[in-house]
Amino acid sequence: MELVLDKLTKQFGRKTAVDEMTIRMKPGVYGMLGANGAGKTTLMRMICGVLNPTRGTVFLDGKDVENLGEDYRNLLGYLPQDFGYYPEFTAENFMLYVAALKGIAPQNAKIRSKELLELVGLTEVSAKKIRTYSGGMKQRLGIAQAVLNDPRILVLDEPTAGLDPKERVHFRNLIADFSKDKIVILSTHIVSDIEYISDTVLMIKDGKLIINRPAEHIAHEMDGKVWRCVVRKQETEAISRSFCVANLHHGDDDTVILRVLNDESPLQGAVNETPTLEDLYLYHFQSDIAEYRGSNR
Ligand SMILES: Nc1ncnc2c1ncn2[C@@H]1O[C@H](COP(=O)(O)OP(=O)(O)OP(=O)(O)O)[C@@H](O)[C@H]1O
Repeated sequence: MELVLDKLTKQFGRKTAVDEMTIRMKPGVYGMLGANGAGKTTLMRMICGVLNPTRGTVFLDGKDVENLGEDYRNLLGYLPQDFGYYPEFTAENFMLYVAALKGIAPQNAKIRSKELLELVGLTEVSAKKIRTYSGGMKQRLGIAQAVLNDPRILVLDEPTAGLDPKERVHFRNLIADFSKDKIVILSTHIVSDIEYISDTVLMIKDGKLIINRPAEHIAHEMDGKVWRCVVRKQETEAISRSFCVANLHHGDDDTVILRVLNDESPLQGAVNETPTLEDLYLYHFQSDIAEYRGSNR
């Protein structure tokens, strides 16, 4: 199975939300990272056929998915960012309702719903109304409904939002179990989720794909650009203004230890450190982060 996004573009008036994105996807987990407004949701909605591209095409095994219609939709599972739960439904009823929408026969729907509620750890509360659920429980229900039809292509828009660390680990394991022979595309703001779950990391900035690399190679992009600098406390502010500082902690006495991201050595005595995906993210999105910090002051 191969899913190809070919120069996929979406314009909203004069705003180009997704700009000529070309990606070839084989079974595996694709983790999408990008700042707010980068274009992740727009891209996912086009992949799922919820939004028509302005230009470009989605191909599944060489066929335009627009022509595949229902056959394509039957292969898809989608968890939108603003997933509409019905607060007065129980999880059981909600799953059966979604199953009916997906055209799953009632007998199969019952068995499958039960299995999935068990898998996401909601069996005990499955007869309770969704309005009594925590954010994390709703999110797990969202994931369960997305896989009801055993999709070959699963698209999850910020599936880990609202999950606590324990639930996050549970979710990662779920995805690992589920992703065999399937294409899973997920977006998140949580870099460590991408690091643990993804086979391939996609970074999106201002509607453009800036990175598309196997996860195991991704941090090497930053080789030689991550520096450990030990400075005096009073120098910290000036350095933070001139360089991208990924982390800072206080050392002994009057010293501060900085993790600086820069192409060349930022200071005399700076020593290279092993890069992480978070370093790469900060490096590419430093202007967005500076803007965000500025607007929150
Ligand atoms: N229906 C729309 N009409 C006009 N502009 C839109 C519409 N949907 C999205 N946009 C704009 O397109 C850009 C990309 O938005 P999108 O929601 O795809 O980003 P995102 O990466 O998913 O962000 P977030 O992480 O905040 O969800 C943004 O500038 C957004 O304001």
